[in-house]
Amino acid sequence: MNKNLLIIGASGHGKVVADIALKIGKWDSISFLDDNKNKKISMGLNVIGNTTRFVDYIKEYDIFVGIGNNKIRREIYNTLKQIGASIPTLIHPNSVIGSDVKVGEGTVIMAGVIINCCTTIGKGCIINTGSTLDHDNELENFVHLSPGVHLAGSVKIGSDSWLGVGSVVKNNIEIVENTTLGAGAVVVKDINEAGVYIGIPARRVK
Ligand SMILES: CC(=O)SCCNC(=O)CCNC(=O)[C@H](O)C(C)(C)COP(=O)(O)OP(=O)(O)OC[C@H]1O[C@@H](n2cnc3c(N)ncnc32)[C@H](O)[C@@H]1OP(=O)(O)O
Repeated sequence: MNKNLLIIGASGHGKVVADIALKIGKWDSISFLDDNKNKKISMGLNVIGNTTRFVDYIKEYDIFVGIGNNKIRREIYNTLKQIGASIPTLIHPNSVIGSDVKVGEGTVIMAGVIINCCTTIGKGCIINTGSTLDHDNELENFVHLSPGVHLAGSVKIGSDSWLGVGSVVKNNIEIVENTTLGAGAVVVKDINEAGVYIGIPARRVK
């Protein structure tokens, strides 16, 4: 672990990530990289360069990808791994993590999240504010659960899936990779084909 933390992306998601890192309190300094040249400060923290320059910082900084888009987050994460960067896992102190829960590198768990026992979360995931994951869930890599998502017991979510704000998944459901759930969708049957699903019960629209 390094003394400094660099967050790639200084927009909304990056700022929430920085806020969690500040609350964890392990780093002497926290800075951003961002491609908006006019952004010199975000949330009171310095923006020290653009996002293509992360290789310059890997010796002195832990690096975290603070970008909400699953595909972009995956690409940058994979490059960081290739160049040997130190990538932390960020868990908000006001989340509740049960026994035998595994959380992958580069994943952020936000305030108010509750994860019950024996759940596994892959790398590079976002478990957004106030989501709940009950027992024995399995989330593959680069999944984003938006704020207020609720997963019942023994749910499996395939990689790169994005579950919209307030969506709900019944127990014992499997959702294939690259699935998008719209805001407020309720999933009561397995989703076996990637696509966009909305409504109650959730139906494919794209
Ligand atoms: C901290 C954060 O902010 S994390 C980010 C959280 N963000 C979210 O959760 C967003 C989730 N995204 C959605 O729900 C989106 O609306 C999507 C992905 C389902 C669809 O987006 P788009 O493809 O752009 O669809 P678009 O907005 O054009 O809507 C198409 C139609 O579907 C309807 N629709 C869109 N989303 C939903 C939804 N979640 N439930 C029901 N109907 C919906 C629209 O009203 C519209 O209907 P119409 O044709 O009768 O006017």
